[in-house]
Amino acid sequence: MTYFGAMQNEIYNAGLKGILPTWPVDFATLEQRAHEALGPSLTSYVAGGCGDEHTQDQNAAAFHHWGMVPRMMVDCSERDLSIELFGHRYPSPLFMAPIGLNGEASQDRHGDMAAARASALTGVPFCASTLANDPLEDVKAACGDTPAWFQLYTPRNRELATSLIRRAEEAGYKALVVTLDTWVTGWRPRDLNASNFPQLRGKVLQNYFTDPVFRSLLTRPPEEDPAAAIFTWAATFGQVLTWDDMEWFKSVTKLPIVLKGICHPDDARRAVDCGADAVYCSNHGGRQANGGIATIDLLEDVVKAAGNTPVLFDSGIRSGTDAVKALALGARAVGVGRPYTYGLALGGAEGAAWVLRSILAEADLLMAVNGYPTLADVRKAGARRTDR
Ligand SMILES: Cc1cc2nc3c(=O)[nH]c(=O)nc-3n(C[C@H](O)[C@H](O)[C@H](O)COP(=O)(O)O)c2cc1C
Ligand SMILES: O=C(O)C(=O)c1ccccc1
Repeated sequence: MTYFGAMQNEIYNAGLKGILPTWPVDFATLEQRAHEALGPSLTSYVAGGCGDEHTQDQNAAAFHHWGMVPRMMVDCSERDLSIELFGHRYPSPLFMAPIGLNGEASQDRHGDMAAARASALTGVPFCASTLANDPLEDVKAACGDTPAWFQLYTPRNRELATSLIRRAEEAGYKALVVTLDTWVTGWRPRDLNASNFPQLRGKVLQNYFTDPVFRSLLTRPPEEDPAAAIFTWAATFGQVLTWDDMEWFKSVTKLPIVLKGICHPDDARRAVDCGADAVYCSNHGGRQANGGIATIDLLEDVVKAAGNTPVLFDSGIRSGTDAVKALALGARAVGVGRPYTYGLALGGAEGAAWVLRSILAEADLLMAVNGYPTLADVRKAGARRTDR
């Protein structure tokens, strides 16, 4: 078992020698420092959301109206935070959500590689986005012994979609995460005001530019005519998916299929009926639709509807406490999004690993003091709404 809470002793012991942490352990300070490191354009893209960002803000704020009740006289000297997913045991219930701007976020512009190395360092699986500055094969190799998942933005061109899936299989990814909520981008005022859309400037498109099917669609290679390649990318990017498409996904791959963006219990039931191996409850961090409900408030109903099928969760996780609340409400695994990307901005792989370790340390210590030695105990204890 891994004792994530040991990070606390490491920090205090280093302090005795006069060494303070390089990076902050709380989200507010992390975010502020990361925005300075990223500069205005990347900050706008990463921190920004849809409309007036009410849904995005609510994703994080809504955790505050869920509370947990501690139990006493329980031996919590050892905690087990491990989970089983897709036939593999992971040391912790966290994963790194797909962020199609990781590549640009780290100072060397190879942030996908850095995120992969953070995964190797922590054992927290990385869900690599289709949108990346390095090809998915290299990213997978950098994950070391930690299994990785591949997030697919399904291109309109089925041959290209098949090619990306085959490449993910051959590279050794262990799950295919199909994102349902972003075939078109939502209304993002921060980026619109600055006409800031990195993909149209050729950023994070390496999985396309290295793909033989994509290249066959071009008259000249992307290295010679990037503008035409970007235009082709934009034309093929977003396929609207319907439930009928699940048959196609099931026929084309044996990888476990995770459907990302499920918020309604009826959609969760439908996903399970169509053969999804996991339901991923997420509203894309409030970047796609404004006017929605915080995902943490939807989680319980999605979990109930999914039955025995595991539910993954993200949107608004900022701390170990948030993660434990999501687990208490039934998530099998919890996705960290913006926080680890901010870690990449400040310190590459080590910075992202620091953020993940901080979240795990807080979660572990919370379980220790709350009398929840295992995730089954967390689930049994549950969380209560405190505002009604
Ligand atoms: C800058 C940025 C880029 C993202 N890119 C992707 C992506 O490529 N694929 C995807 O499925 N989700 C993407 N997401 C959504 C995340 O996977 C996740 O759902 C979201 O970040 C959760 O919200 P939070 O970071 O506020 O907790 C992106 C999010 C951000 C902030
Ligand atoms: O920015 C995003 O959240 C995202 O996932 C995305 C991906 C491709 C095109 C537009 C947005």
